[in-house]
Amino acid sequence: MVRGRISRLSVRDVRFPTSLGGHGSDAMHTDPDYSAAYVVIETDAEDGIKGCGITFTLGKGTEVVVCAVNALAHHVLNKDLKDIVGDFRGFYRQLTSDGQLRWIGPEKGVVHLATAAVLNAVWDLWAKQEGKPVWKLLVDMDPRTLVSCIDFRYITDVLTEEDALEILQKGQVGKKEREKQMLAQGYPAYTTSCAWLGYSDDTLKQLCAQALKDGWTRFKVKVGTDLQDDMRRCQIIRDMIGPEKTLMMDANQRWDVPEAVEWMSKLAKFKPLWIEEPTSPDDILGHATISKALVPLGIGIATGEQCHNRVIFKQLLQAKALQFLQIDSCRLGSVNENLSVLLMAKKFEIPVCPHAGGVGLCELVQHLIIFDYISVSASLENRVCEYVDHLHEHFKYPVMIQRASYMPPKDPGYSTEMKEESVKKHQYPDGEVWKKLLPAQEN
Ligand SMILES: C[C@H](O)[C@@H](O)[C@@H](O)[C@H](O)C(=O)O
Ligand SMILES: [Mg+2]
Repeated sequence: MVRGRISRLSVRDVRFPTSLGGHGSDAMHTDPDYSAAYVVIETDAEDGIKGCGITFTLGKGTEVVVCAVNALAHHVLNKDLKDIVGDFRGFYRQLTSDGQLRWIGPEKGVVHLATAAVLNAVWDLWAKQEGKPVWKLLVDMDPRTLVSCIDFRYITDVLTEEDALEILQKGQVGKKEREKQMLAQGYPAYTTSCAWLGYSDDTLKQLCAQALKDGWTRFKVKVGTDLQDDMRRCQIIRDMIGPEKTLMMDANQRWDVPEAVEWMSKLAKFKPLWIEEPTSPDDILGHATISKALVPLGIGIATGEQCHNRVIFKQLLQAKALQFLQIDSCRLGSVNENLSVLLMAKKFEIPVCPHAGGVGLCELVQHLIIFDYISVSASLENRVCEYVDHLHEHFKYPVMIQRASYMPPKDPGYSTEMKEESVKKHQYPDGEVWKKLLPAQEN
């Protein structure tokens, strides 16, 4: 089935001016322009199939990621797709262990975001050639092949290849029923769309009322800049959703460790399920301290959208520093590295609640979490996937939400392909949208 030699790789800087409406704003990222480094790979197979991959950025700096993708391109060009996916572990390691580029990582920051964009494109290409959505490609893959996609370097102290195989083999039991269940009911989601930090109280109320009408039962609110503001906004949202529905809070790394504990002790009365990113994403022991203080108040710690790699996740799990693990489809090294994190989370019995939103993150991560339920976790307890209602119209195969759940995508691929017209319009700085905006912004 797998065919062709990679003959071309292109990468473009695509930006959406979301900051104009305050969409996506939080306590640290006050003016994000949701953006992507958008990679397209082509083969010489003459079947017209292209692999599309993205990584998510906030505007400025996307050009740096584009540069890093170009620096990685020689690892992909002129390779047979069969050879890449036939030894996916080796290929992952080749990309992440480039003897020179590794110095500006390793497996973190810009170079890792670029790795994710390239590998996401490879997965899209592979799944399209197989005629399956990525989640189904993974579900149908035998455990040995799945394991052969993972680089276990640095994690064998908690997860060996044998452990991974055992988990996946156990996951085979009841797989068919779980797949049917997903196809009928979808994967449960929560919404972050109502309560960005830059939204006025009126907007918050209006969006919350609409979300309730649309059947949402779980809501996330941004906090962390001003305690009085947080108290007011949390009161509004709690009053509107009532005591039974779920509320999550997200501080986006705003606090020091003692400050996080103090602040959240004040917000505890609004009964949040979790506080997300209370402090620096690198502070594993800080998260453990916060977790120890807040779990007795009924508040869990969630983190992951800025976890560099599987090593940080490993340590967060080892240190009992989180109660909800948030994988990200573009921060980690694509499906390959996410597989290792899903398996570690299973081993530690910590629920995975993916980070999504941005541009395209919902499209991608739904594949991973649906696979996780069918083949790894086999549980929906305490599990929910983020959803944000922005920019889906720019994708050729946008997410489908029904009854506040992600319905499994049916189209082949990783749902990463953007509409060419959207890419052209939003390309930075020459697309139509930016040509109009840039002179105005310069004044
Ligand atoms: C800048 C971004 O919108 C973040 O605020 C966003 O990813 C957020 O942390 C989330 O959990 O959705
Ligand atoms: Mg967050």
